[in-house]
Amino acid sequence: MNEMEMHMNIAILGLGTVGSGACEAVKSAIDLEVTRILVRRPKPEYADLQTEDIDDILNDPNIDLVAECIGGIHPALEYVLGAMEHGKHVVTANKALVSAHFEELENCARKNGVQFRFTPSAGGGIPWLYNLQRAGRCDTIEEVHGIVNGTCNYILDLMHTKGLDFAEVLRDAQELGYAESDPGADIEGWDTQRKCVISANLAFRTVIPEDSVPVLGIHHILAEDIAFFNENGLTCRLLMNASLQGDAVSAYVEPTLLTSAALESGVGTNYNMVSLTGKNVGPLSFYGQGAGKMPTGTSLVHDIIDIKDGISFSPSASTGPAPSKVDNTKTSHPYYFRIAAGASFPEEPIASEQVRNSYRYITTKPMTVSDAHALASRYENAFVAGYKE
Ligand SMILES: NC(=O)C1=CN([C@@H]2O[C@H](COP(=O)(O)OP(=O)(O)OC[C@H]3O[C@@H](n4cnc5c(N)ncnc54)[C@H](OP(=O)(O)O)[C@@H]3O)[C@@H](O)[C@H]2O)C=CC1
Ligand SMILES: N[C@@H](CC=O)C(=O)O
Repeated sequence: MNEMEMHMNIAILGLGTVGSGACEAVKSAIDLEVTRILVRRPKPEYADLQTEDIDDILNDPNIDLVAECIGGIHPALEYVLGAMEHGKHVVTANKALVSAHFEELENCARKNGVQFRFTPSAGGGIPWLYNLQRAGRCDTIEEVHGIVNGTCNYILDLMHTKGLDFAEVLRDAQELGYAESDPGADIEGWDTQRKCVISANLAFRTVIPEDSVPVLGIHHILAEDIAFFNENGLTCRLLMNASLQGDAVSAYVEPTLLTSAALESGVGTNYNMVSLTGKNVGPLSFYGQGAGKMPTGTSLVHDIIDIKDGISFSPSASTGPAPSKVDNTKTSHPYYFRIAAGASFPEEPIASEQVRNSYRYITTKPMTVSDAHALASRYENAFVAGYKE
């Protein structure tokens, strides 16, 4: 970057939903210019800036920053590491990459004296991760939780409020640019798991392996489940949860049944709401669009502007202990299981049950998250959700 002019040249990798949103948002920013765009196949927009060769970007000394918007692990990982090794700052919205390679990416940025930022990787347009690391600078973050997947929220909201069909609403979410290229990542909960890992890593100054965070998705939800919830004044939302438990972290993802008193029950369409509790500050909540072209592209450009303006981001600077393992054996609450009428279920945890429409609707006594997720894994098409107490 020319320090006198404070002008920053940017390369965008990938011209899909987020990449094209970032290109548009840059137009409203001062002293930022997109000078190269990596595409896999030519696109009609920004034709003069396109290249299909990453080396055109890595070897261009005039490019100060690379914005990775292609998604997935490979070749995004190699491109991002390569950019940092060539002295370029990196921003990304790619939660799959950040969740799986957090430490490696952080180390590479430090080693090469560049900034690596990833605010839109959890919460889309919400400056959640930026504020989470900020909150941790002089506080101990005790827990984080919330709705972090716009696609699932859109599906659940429209099933609840409009009685729409799951597959139809998922198609809409894809058309609106909310869903991942493989929407299984959204509806099976993996995208939320990744955002949970990234949030927990920043909150608790740790590195949690993805596969230690158990996940229940929304892909088996039926109109019958929604009818049951509506009759009982409950709203279903997919939530991530992570909290400090001594020298461990409890972290899990599950559909959650909320009363109207819960803030998350009022979160509609592609919006997210994500919250932290700090020992000093108490609860803080953040609300906004969690997916979509302009919210996410704009958040990415805010990261770029922060780098240009020298605003620090210190993911490892929070205070407090650094727990190293995930343990869900001490967190418990009641669960909802909707299973086939003929399916067996252990007697001991059942608190109440209804049988109708060929299904058993079971509410359990409080169960540990680890026991409930293990029990859920025995049923192929069951819908299982936790009750928020
Ligand atoms: N959509 C959203 O609301 C949000 C997305 N994200 C994340 O942002 C990232 C991008 O998502 P999104 O924009 O929705 O995805 P899209 O599929 O819309 O865009 C990805 C783009 O990258 C291109 N691409 C893929 N591989 C390469 C490659 N090797 N070289 C060059 N270009 C390539 C694709 O090209 P082609 O057209 O040829 O397929 C496509 O245009 C993902 O990590 C996603 O998880 C994060 C927050 C919100
Ligand atoms: N598919 C994701 C996109 C943003 O992260 C979502 O629906 O939230």
